[in-house]
Amino acid sequence: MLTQDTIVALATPSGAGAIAVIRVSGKDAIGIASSVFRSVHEKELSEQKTHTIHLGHIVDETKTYDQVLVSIFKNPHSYTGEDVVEISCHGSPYIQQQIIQLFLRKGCRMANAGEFTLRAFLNGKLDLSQAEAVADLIASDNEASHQIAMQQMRGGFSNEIQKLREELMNFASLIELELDFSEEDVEFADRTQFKELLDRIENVLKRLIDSFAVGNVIKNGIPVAIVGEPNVGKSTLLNALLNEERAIVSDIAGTTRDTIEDEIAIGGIGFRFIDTAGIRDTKDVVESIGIQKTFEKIEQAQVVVYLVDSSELKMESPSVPTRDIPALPAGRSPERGELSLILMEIQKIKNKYPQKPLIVVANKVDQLSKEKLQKLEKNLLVILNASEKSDHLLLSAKTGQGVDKLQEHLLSLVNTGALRNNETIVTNTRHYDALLKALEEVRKVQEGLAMGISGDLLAIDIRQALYHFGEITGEITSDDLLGNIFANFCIGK
Ligand SMILES: Nc1nc2c(c(=O)[nH]1)N(C=O)[C@@H](CNc1ccc(C(=O)N[C@@H](CCC(=O)O)C(=O)O)cc1)CN2
Ligand SMILES: Nc1nc2c(ncn2[C@@H]2O[C@H](COP(=O)(O)OP(=O)(O)OP(=O)(O)O)[C@@H](O)[C@H]2O)c(=O)[nH]1
Ligand SMILES: [Mg+2]
Repeated sequence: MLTQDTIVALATPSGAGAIAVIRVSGKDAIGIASSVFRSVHEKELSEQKTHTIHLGHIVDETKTYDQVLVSIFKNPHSYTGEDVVEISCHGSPYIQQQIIQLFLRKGCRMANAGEFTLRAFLNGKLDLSQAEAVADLIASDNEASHQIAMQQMRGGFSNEIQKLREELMNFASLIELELDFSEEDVEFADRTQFKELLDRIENVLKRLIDSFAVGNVIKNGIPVAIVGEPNVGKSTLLNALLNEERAIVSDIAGTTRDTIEDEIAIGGIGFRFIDTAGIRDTKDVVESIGIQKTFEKIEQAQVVVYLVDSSELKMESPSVPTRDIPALPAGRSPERGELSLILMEIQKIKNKYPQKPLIVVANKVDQLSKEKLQKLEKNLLVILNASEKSDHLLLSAKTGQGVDKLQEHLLSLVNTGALRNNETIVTNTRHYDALLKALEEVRKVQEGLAMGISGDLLAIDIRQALYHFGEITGEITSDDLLGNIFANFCIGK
């Protein structure tokens, strides 16, 4: 399907650069380009072969705009499947805009977000999941997300779905054929083979669905909440992890009022660190809103780093029984830095999120003497004994000592097994939803088969499952869906 309009857009980022690329696609792309291009060798653009590059100038009746290189792609041999011309001009925003406006005057229209890739999809150059991967690829900022997007763009995921879809389609046809012979009670579809196929499909779907947990985390970065009392050094730790003065640090307790988040890759995996407002009882309204938000962030986080100020830690009570919170003398509430208070806070988090990995980190160890450091190690073991799920580390956010250990530890928590095995990982919510629905339908077919229901009913559920497979690759789409997907692309893609 070739669309009527010829579209133009800047393919490179806006702003100044060494070179900028303007992309034109559609049936008049070459004709329009040739009307404003003067080749240094007086070549006629429309007579040039596909995939060739030509040096010349962009001109109109009044002036010369720039010296450029023009690349020609002839349909169907282009990214969009249409005639495509790319103009590589000098990267001044003024030149870029002048040339784009010239093409608009000559009859092009400004491309919508994602319209080049939409056309590639409509012309069968990419399926829908591959087109979506193009957007993921552009957004990828670490090795893991890049690898997944690349695999999906090459068609790894679609191929897997496509194969299952075809096999299922064959059975659907056979069963539907039986319906035509219903008088004669024939069986074209071998029920044992069919059951085997359904079991296989069920397993693949389950694996893909399970992979979404990993995929989602890799795509968006693993959220790690940094929490603890005020002034223990949470913001300093955030800055140390990001290697950037991202958050304000001060010796005033209650400096961070709102949460601050930023992402960085560790060992090829994206982590999103969330610096939070220090937890304490406060009458300050703004601060307490911040603290409330801290608890929301703990909820959303996959890992919690609980930071303790070891220079303030009161270590008089090391003989705490393994699992219990130490009892306080009657009538006295615990003070800041007191082990029992810290244990209580940690226990609260653990009770609320028993599954969430919690790392207790003792900060400011640069301020401790050797003896105090040893005492601290012992006390931390007490803290840790409160649960098997947590771990502990000693570090100094200020000097950076031990921060690498924390990074290594975070990395060790991530299940990257699937990544290493080169398995298909689902990262897209739309695909995930379709897979869940497909699995539901496949299970209905399995049940129906087990109960020996009639072929016509079986066929309905099979068609339903096929429908959801088709949603992923784009055999089944709606304008709304396409609009939604491509609106999230950038212009020029
Ligand atoms: N300059 C430029 N760089 C780019 C792109 C582009 O459109 N232009 N791409 C856009 O995102 C990516 C590359 N993707 C592309 C995919 C297919 C074709 C293409 O011409 N395909 C033809 C011919 C293949 C062949 O030579 O055999 C075809 O499919 O028939 C071009 C670019 C990244 N780099
Ligand atoms: N000596 C030493 N000082 C540190 C270390 N980490 C942080 N500090 C200091 O501790 C003070 C508090 O640090 P912040 O990072 O602002 O603490 P915070 O936990 O974010 O505090 P709130 O935002 O108020 O909850 C600052 O004066 C830091 O310079 C460390 O490892 N060693
Ligand atoms: Mg802070």
